[in-house]
Amino acid sequence: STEDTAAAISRFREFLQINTSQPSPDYAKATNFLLSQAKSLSLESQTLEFVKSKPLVLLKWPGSNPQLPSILLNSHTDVVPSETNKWSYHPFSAHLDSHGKIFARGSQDMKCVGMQYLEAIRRLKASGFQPVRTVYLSFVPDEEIGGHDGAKKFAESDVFKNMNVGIVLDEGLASPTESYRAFYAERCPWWLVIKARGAPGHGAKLYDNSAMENLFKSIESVRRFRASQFDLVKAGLKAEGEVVSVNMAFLKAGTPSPNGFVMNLQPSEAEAGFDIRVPPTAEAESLERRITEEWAPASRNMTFELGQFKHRVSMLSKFGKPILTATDSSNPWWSLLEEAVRKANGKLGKPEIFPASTDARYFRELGLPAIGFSPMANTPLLLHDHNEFLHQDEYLKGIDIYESIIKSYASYVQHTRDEVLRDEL
Ligand SMILES: CSCC[C@H](NC=O)C(=O)O
Ligand SMILES: [Zn+2]
Ligand SMILES: [Zn+2]
Repeated sequence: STEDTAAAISRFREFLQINTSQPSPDYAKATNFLLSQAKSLSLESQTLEFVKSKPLVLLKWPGSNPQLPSILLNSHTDVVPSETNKWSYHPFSAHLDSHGKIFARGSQDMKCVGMQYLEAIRRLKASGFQPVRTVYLSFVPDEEIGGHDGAKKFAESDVFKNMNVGIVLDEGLASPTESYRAFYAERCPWWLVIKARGAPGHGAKLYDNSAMENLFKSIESVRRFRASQFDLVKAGLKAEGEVVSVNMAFLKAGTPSPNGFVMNLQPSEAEAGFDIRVPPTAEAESLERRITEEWAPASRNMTFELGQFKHRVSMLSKFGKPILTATDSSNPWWSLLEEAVRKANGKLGKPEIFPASTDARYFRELGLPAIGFSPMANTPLLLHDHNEFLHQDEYLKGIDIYESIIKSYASYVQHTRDEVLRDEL
């Protein structure tokens, strides 16, 4: 009814209005809000603090057959910072404009999804639906800063083990077309800092091997590589998640002076940082070689650090295979998702590799299937951007979609092949 949808929109906006922006998210307020939602839905709830002041809210809708592995609907409660003065409306006002757009940090990434799960359950409960498989909802902290104190600790916990999870749904991306996007894997972050050293000298002197000159050679090489990868995407030969992306995140050099920088002194040190994303199937070794030989060669007085390098190793399973969720007949959750979306009058595009990182990687690392999916069609991709918004009609459509998915997943009584294999271990 109209009242129901108006109430759903106002609950969404209330969640958006909680400032859970990194680096100091108001997790206490978000937790209280989520617990009150859980109460109104008669869901079992617990608050887990793997790290103090970083609560994870875990909700449970028990299924009639607790022997069957459960469904986990995951979302993160934190959001990225905003440059408030560059927004048309304050990012935590959740302004609803005359066209029906809701502007807020987190409207796409990903408070929408967390609330849509809850609204879908609200409707399913009202219709008298009973799940066979248990449905869990996790609202986790700190995804935007790596998830180490959130989803990672959760995935490693006994609580998680005892939940006997069989399938995880996590975030995807908005789609500007009428088809939703779904993700079966993600690229691996490498955060690279390269540092050049060289003799200082007079700003008027031309000489070889200055720190700036050495760094510039690297930057030129990085740029050529970046262009080669981007060209593959522009030519339509590769999808965004199938190439290596490289973007410069910072440049640091020069000698500060009261009115800026000293201009006639060539600095002895210069640094640049790059956000690199590596597809799960890419040749990590050849990229590593490129870094040591072309981007930060010792012969040019350069050094480098890969802050997130450990991730690379963990993106491979124990058997050295890339971590992917199957999209073929071996994974019934995929076809169930496709069918459920179709039943709710949605369209689903071809499965993709997520270009950035999500908490789904911690669940995939356990060998669990995890699908990245945020039902936002006809919506520009605005996560981490100014004026992030979601149209209320798309938000409401997404609730229909989850209603259909949760119904289908929670009613799936067969054991999947993975579940049988796990039982035999
Ligand atoms: C690599 S940990 C940071 C995770 C972050 N996730 C979403 O934007 C990202 O930068 O992809
Ligand atoms: Zn996110
Ligand atoms: Zn994000």
